[in-house]
Amino acid sequence: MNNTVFIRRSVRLPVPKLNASAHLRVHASLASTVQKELRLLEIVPKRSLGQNFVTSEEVLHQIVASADIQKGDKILEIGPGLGSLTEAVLRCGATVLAIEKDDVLHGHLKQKFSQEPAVSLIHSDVFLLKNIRDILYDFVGGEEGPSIKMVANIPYNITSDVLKMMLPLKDQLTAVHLLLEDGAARRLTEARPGDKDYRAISVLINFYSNPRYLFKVNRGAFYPEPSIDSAFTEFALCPKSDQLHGLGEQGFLNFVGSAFVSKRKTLVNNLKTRYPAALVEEGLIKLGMASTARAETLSVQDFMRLFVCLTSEANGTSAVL
Ligand SMILES: C[S@@+](CC[C@H](N)C(=O)[O-])C[C@H]1O[C@@H](n2cnc3c(N)ncnc32)[C@H](O)[C@@H]1O
Repeated sequence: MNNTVFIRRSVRLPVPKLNASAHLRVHASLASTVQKELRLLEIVPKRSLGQNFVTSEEVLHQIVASADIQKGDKILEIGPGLGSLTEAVLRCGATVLAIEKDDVLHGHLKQKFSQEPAVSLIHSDVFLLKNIRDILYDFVGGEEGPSIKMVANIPYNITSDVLKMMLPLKDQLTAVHLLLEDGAARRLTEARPGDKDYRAISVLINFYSNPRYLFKVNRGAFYPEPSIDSAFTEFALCPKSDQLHGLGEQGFLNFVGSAFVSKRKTLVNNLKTRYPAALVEEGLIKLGMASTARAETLSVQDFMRLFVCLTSEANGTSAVL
């Protein structure tokens, strides 16, 4: 494992190294606690809910250190499970809002944190919370401006949907920190225009945030052990909405979605359902891009400039590029 943890954006500090026996000791103790709690609750971990529980105190320590969780921080956690990460966050002096879908785990958390005023629990599938903005507003006591960090170990299969739901909450969140499947973590944080992994979700991520791959987590740090390693990531929110010159974010994201509809087709062909081909060709040339360009070669800035240009042309207004 890479022994470097990023404590602040530009500063790298070494992860405190545990000696081998200490590492085994803490590892074994959380691992046995997790298995004991699951047995007592008669839970067989559900694959459908991606239930792979962290069994390494060292990993929890690295997570809270690299997410730079401080006393007084407000943390949003999706899928607290048995509450191991929640407890690590609490030990930093932060306040947690945790959303768990599983009935039995929610009951367990309610009991576990019944005397803990710094924990608020919601029993729900996170995607059913259509009023998430109001929930977060209440969580910070009506304070305006971004102040919440999301820190979570989520099921691998909901990664894209979580990012699509959370990154637009830029008025309330400062950063989204996720423990992800290692390959997905690399793709989502490192894909650049021209790479085979550069997709509509890459544009969305880079539109809303500065993504970073922080550190790898061995599959042995979970129970049950998954077949692949994980990695901890950061999506620090720094939205570029102001570069849309007042045009809506959702309209922009729909435009990006259309541009990527068919990987084999050029932008002109993919955007045919929205704009006449000649208009797209002219726009691309005007902005110094090839008229045969494909979506995977455009940066977020290119997409924003093209969207503003085409929308203005289609509306008969002049674009400020
Ligand atoms: C990978 S486990 C992580 C558990 C715990 N945070 C840990 O690190 O040990 C994912 C957790 O997310 C919960 N979960 C899965 N889908 C969810 C959803 N749509 N909304 C809320 N929680 C969900 C699961 O029940 C499980 O507790």
